[in-house]
Amino acid sequence: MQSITTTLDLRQFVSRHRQAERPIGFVPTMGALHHGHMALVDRCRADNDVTIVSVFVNPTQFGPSEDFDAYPRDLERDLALCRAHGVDAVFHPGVEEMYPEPLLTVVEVADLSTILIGEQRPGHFRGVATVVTKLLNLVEPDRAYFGEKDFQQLAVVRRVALDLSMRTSIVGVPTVREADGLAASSRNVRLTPDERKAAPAIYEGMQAAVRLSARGERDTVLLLNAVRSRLAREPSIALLSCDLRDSATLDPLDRVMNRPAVLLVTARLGSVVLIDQVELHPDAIREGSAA
Ligand SMILES: Nc1ncnc2c1ncn2[C@@H]1O[C@H](COP(=O)(O)OP(=O)(O)OP(=O)(O)O)[C@@H](O)[C@H]1O
Ligand SMILES: CC(C)(CO)[C@@H](O)C(=O)[O-]
Ligand code: BAL
Repeated sequence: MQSITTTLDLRQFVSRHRQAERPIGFVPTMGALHHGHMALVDRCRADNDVTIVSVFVNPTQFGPSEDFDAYPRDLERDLALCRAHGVDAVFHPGVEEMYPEPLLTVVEVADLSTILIGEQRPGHFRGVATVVTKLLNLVEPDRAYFGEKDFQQLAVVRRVALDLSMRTSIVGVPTVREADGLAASSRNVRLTPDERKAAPAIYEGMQAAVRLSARGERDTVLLLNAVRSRLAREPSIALLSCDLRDSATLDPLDRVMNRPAVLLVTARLGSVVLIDQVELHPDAIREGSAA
C-alpha cells in the first residue's frame, strides 16, 4: 500500500493506473477510521480494481466554535486498517498541501446547503463541497463512496457531481451500526462512558418512529414526537433537530429511484454532536408536508 502526502505523487499514482485502464474507486474520509468507513472501503474494493482512501481533517468545513482541534486523529492506526483491508493508496496531505493559498474559489450548492444541518452549521457544506471537488479533481475516480449516515452530505455531493459534469459516479453506502444500534462515528470515541450508554436512545427513538410508520401512522407530528419522547427520557442528550423529509426534496436523483422518506436527527451529548438517519415508509410524508 502506498502512503501519499503530495498532490503530485497522488496524480502520478492515479495516472499509472488510469493508463492501465484499471477502474479506480475513491473513499474520502477525515480519518479516525472505524467499521463504518471500512464498509465503504470493502464496497469500493468489490467494485473497482484500485482503491484510494483519503484521510484529511478539512478545516474549511468546521465553524469557528466547532471541534476541529478536538477531532480524533490516529494516522498510524488508519494506515494499518487500510493495509489490512487491501487499500492500494492512502492520501493524507497536510493542510498546506490542500490549501497552498487562501481559496478564492468555492463550490456552493444552493438551497441544499442551507437547510437542516446547513442551518446549524453555516458554511459547513460549502467546505465539504469544495474539498470534495478538489479531491475528485485530483483522483478523477470512476466511483466515489459516501455513507448514508451523512445523508445531506451525500445529497450535496451527488448534486456537485451532477451540476459540474464530473466523470465520477457517486455511490451511497448504508449506515453501519454498533451492536446497540448507535451509528458508528469517529466522534463516538469522544463520548464519556455515561454519554456512550445513553447514545443508543437516538436510534431507539428513530426506530419507534419507524414502527409507527410501518403500522400506517402518517401524521408527521406524531412520528417526530416518537423520537422526541424517547430522547426526553435521556437528560444527557439534547435533541438539536428532528426532521422528516421526502428524500427527493434532498436528493433530486432519488425521485427517479422512488426512495422512501428519510428521518434525520441531530443530537448533542456533552460537547459531541452526532447525526443519524433512517428510512421510513415512502408515504410517511403526505404530498407537500415536509416537517
Ligand atoms: N456508520 C457509518 N456507516 C456508513 N458510512 C459511514 C459511517 N460513518 C461514517 N461514514 C462515512 O464515511 C465517510 C467519512 O466520514 P467521516 O470521516 O466524517 O467519519 P464519521 O464517522 O462520519 O465522522 P463524524 O464523527 O465526523 O461523523 C463519509 O462518507 C461518511 O458518511
Ligand atoms: C466527505 C469528507 C471527507 C469531506 O471532508 C467529510 O465531510 C467526511 O468525512 O464525511
Ligand atoms: N461526517 C461529516 C463531517 C463533519 O462532521 O464535518
